Amino acid sequence: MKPFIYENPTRLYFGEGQIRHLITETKRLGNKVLLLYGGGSIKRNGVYDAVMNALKEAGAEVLELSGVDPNPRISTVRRGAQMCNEHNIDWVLAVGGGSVIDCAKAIAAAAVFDGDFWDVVSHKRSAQGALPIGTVLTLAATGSEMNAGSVITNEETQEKMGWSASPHTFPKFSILDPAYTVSVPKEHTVYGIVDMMSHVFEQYFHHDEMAPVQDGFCESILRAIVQTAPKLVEDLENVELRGIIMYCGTMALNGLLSMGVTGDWANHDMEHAVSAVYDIPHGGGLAILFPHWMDVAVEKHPERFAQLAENVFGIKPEGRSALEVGKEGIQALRDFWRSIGAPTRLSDYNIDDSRLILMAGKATTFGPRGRFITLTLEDIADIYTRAL
Ligand SMILES: NC(=O)c1ccc[n+]([C@@H]2O[C@H](COP(=O)([O-])OP(=O)(O)OC[C@H]3O[C@@H](n4cnc5c(N)ncnc54)[C@H](O)[C@@H]3O)[C@@H](O)[C@H]2O)c1
Repeated sequence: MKPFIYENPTRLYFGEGQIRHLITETKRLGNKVLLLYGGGSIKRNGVYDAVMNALKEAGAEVLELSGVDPNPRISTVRRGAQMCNEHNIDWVLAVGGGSVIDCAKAIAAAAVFDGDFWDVVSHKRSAQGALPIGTVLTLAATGSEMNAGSVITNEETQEKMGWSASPHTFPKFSILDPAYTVSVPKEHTVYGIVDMMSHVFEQYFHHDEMAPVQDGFCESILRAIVQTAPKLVEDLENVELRGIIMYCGTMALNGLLSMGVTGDWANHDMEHAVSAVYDIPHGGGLAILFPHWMDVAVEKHPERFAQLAENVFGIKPEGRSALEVGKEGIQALRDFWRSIGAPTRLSDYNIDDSRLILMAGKATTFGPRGRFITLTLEDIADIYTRAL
């Protein structure tokens, strides 16, 4: 295990009715709030009213910015930062899924940044701080509610990049009420499940053999998802099942799993390049790409895949080689994702081979990707080709 420092300052309020804590948090963070949300699902499912009632009770002055797109855009970030400055906003409240939360982080940091914020997203400059951020989560997927990361798209240059201004962009608090997620349609529920499993995989595939606790955390989250997701997709309004999945999503990317180990993360870079060019859902892209990456990686390091097969999918080795068992585990993952309705091929999104090299170039902007295995531009183009 490598040396590490762990700090996660986000206060979590988990469970039904926790929205009441928005009143005290508002009193703590300031009177002038920028309320950020997406396409309006929160107005249909009652979350908007619950949030506004709490803000009103706290005596807050609320400025709204709605219409944040899935795969949030730098143009929205610029607009939000301008609103913060013009109206002397104290803090930013994101009500939504990962897209809204990521956009809130960027707005909060852009509001105190001297220059064009795309320079921060594209790793040319560092953020100088951020306004405080709070979140009310409405979709279980990204873990953005308890980490400092954010992913922003530049629609003009077709680039999608992850950035972080830790510790400034950790939400000060996040309210996680599983009941707020029952209105998420099946399609986005599935994308969220794939996304959180992919976060675990990115951290599980490492080369440190002395990390049994971290491995156990990963396998425990994966097993809980494998057991819960099939029931949830048949019973979308089940708050108990929503709660299990919500907890898994948050724990999958809040730093818990990566203490002392170095994860891979190439699949996220590959997927960001696809959704930058084709604007597809992040979880859909990951469901397509990850099994093909696994087909390549298992040939080099089969033991890790055999461990996954045994400890998550319950596959018995029965004297077979690690490669055989590992491959059966990858097939079990494919079968599982297909069974809950995840896409399997790039052609499911009408993506053909015409822009594969362009995407592979974008994925390798900062050089070869991955730490469990290293992928060059050509390797990534090969994985895209397998996934067509
Ligand atoms: N910051 C991170 O750590 C991190 C990690 C992974 C991915 N991401 C990024 O997050 C984004 C994806 O976020 P996401 O997967 O949470 O989805 P999302 O926020 O893009 O939302 C997907 C869709 O679900 C709708 N929705 C949200 N809540 C709903 C509800 N309660 N009822 C009905 N509809 C609802 C939204 O309006 C949207 O149309 C991508 O840009 C991805 O790259 C960020």
